[in-house]
Amino acid sequence: MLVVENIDLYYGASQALKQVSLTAEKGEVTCILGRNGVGKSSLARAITGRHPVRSGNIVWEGKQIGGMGPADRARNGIAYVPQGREIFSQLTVLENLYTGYAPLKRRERKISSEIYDLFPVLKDMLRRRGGDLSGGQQQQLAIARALVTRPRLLVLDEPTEGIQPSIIKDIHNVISILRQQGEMAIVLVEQYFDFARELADSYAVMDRGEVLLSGRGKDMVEEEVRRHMTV
Ligand SMILES: Nc1ncnc2c1ncn2[C@@H]1O[C@H](COP(=O)(O)OP(=O)(O)OP(=O)(O)O)[C@@H](O)[C@H]1O
Repeated sequence: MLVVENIDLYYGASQALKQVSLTAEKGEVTCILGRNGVGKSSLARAITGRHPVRSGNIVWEGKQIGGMGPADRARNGIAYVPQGREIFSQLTVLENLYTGYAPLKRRERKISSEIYDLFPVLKDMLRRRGGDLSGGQQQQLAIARALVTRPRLLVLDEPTEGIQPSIIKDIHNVISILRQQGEMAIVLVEQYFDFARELADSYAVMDRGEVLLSGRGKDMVEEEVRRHMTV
């Protein structure tokens, strides 16, 4: 289980997260919703260790991880699919997948066939350069690269952004399968309400660096959430 407790995060003098708390359970999808610039990515960066928090606790599987860097968090089973995907455009699809090996011990460095079952399109493209893939294919590659690390916590930052509807559906199916397997906690940052509603076991809506609404997905009231999502 992930427990984020009262975290504050700053960029210089500007405070991006104010006393933010969140929990995420294994076998569940926890959605973080909100408009542009309210702090969703900052929360994802705080959880994965990309940006330090100034105060508060981040506890994963009972261990304080707030002071750990991103590599140590990855070794503790935390994987991140960043906004914008961050695919290495000059590397092939296979080489991009190999970059997921970094936190793994040598004997664990294998790409499980399940990854190709989840993303059959990648199997046909292993020798293509990352930069030659469509945006949707790059997003699938970014998720696959995160799965190579066999994470127990997967943090996805806006995986549907700028992606065509057919691939959004594929990504939705993959997240559903991962949830059903029950071995992973999934934190999903999302601006696309319908996508979040279909997947959310629990949710948190952010506004100006704070969590204003949270609860179980089944109790999510569309109007209340949308009020914080429209400009
Ligand atoms: N590296 C940075 N340096 C300074 N300010 C930043 C930095 N990254 C984000 N911010 C600011 O922090 C606030 C929260 O940004 P954040 O990216 O977390 O929001 P977001 O909800 O994820 O938005 P988006 O959907 O646009 O990514 C914004 O005001 C943003 O301008």
